[in-house]
Amino acid sequence: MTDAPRDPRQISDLNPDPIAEFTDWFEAAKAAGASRPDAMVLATATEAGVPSARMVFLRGFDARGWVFYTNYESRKGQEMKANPAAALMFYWDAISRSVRVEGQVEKTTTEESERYFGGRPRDSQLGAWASQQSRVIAGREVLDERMAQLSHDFCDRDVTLPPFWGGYRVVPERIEFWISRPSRLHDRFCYRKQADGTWKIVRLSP
Ligand SMILES: Cc1cc2nc3c(=O)[nH]c(=O)nc-3n(C[C@H](O)[C@H](O)[C@H](O)COP(=O)(O)O)c2cc1C
Repeated sequence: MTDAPRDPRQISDLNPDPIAEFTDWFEAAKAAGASRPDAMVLATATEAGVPSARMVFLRGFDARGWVFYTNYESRKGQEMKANPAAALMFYWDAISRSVRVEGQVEKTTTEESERYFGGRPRDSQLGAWASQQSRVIAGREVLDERMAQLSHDFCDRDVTLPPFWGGYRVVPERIEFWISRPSRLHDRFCYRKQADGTWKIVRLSP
C-alpha cells in the first residue's frame, strides 16, 4: 500500500532535494491514474532565441537530471546543438499539479543510449533508423520502403543504435512545483540551484 501523496502548503513541507520531491509527485500522479504521467513538453530555442515545443516521454531521472531520447538531427536536436538550453513541463490533471524544469542539456553517453535502445521493441528500433525525423518526406510509402529495406538489412542480427539517435539529459538549474488551489491562489515553489550546488527554495506568486 502506498502512502497518501503529501500535500505541501509551506516551504517547510517540501523535501530539500527537488529530485526526491519530484519522485513523490510522479508517484502520486501514477497512483492517481494519470494517463501517461511520463509525457512532458520539451521547449527548445534556436540560437536567435526563437522557441519551439513538442511532447516527449521521460525515460529516466536522477540527481543528474531528466532524460529523454530522440533523433539528434531532428529540429529539436539541431536547436539544442546551437543552443543547449531547454525547459520541460509536466501537467498531471489527476492530481492538479504541474512541474517545470529548466537547465542546460547534455547528450547521454553512447553506452546509456545503447542500453535504452537495446531494450526497445525491434520495430521501434527499426523505426528510429527509418525516420529522418523532422525532414519533409513525399509520403508514407517512403517510410514503408525504408522499413522493408531495414528489416532485410538487419534480418539476421540485432538492430544497432543509429549514430544519429540517442538521449539528452536536462541538467536542472531551476525546478518549479505548482499545485492548484482555489480562487486561482495556487501554490508555486521554486528550487534554484546555488553556486555551491545546494538548492534554495522560494515561493512564487501565483
Ligand atoms: C505523448 C508524446 C510523446 C512523444 N515522445 C517522443 C519521444 O520520447 N521522443 C521523440 O523524439 N519524439 C516523441 N514524440 C514526438 C514529438 O512530439 C515530435 O513530433 C518529434 O520528436 C519531432 O519533433 P521536432 O521536429 O521538434 O524535433 C512524442 C509525441 C507525443 C504526442
